[in-house]
Amino acid sequence: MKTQVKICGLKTAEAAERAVALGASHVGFIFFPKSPRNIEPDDAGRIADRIRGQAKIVAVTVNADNDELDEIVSALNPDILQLHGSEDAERLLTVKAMYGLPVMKALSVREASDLEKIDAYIGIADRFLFDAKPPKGSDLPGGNGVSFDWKLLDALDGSVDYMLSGGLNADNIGEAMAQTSARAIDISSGVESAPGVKDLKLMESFFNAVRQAEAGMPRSGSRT
Ligand SMILES: O=C(O)c1ccccc1N[C@@H]1O[C@H](COP(=O)(O)O)[C@@H](O)[C@H]1O
Repeated sequence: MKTQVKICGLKTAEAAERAVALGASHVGFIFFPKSPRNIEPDDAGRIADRIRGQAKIVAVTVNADNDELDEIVSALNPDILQLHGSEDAERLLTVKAMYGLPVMKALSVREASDLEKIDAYIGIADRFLFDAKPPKGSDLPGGNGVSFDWKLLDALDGSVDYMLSGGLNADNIGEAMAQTSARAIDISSGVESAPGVKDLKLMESFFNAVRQAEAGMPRSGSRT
């Protein structure tokens, strides 16, 4: 089965359409004002309408309150909500009840104990996204282009459904896929020519590297 690929932080229709043409299964829009990838909900909705049904639309939020979520959900009509802040399991339950949408909980990983945090969300989060911990001083909880030790994921029960994220690019994705059993991957800054500017050639190189890695790697199993 093909690896699911999420291209995150899209800001133009051209980049979104290219991502889908290259085979993206998910496209993500960032709603976090401090990010160079931040986009207004109405603008994201207009871009999403160009590719709706061809890839899952993911709204990435960080500790968003109900009013912010209402605005995003109503303008974007996402397929999935990615909660990339410090939202606890109770907040996930509330958000799921409010919108009836699947929720992907992002957790940042640096050491083995960070993965124990999934326990609180098992049976509540529809999927996890494992990202690296932000470097000291970063304003961003994600999108920092930093990787973590993928071997830490060996400790996970095989039933844990996750997207691998953090510092992926065309040069390291083969190794990331070889070292993990990730069936879904997420990339943002690794396909940018400058913060927030997606580069169509880098996107193409990334997909080529993914497909090359898949060709050498028989994969099986279910996915969300
Ligand atoms: O990308 C951002 O600016 C961002 C802001 C706030 C929350 C999450 C964000 N990005 C997420 O982090 C991953 C990893 O990014 P990268 O590949 O290391 O640059 C990205 O795909 C988003 O899901």
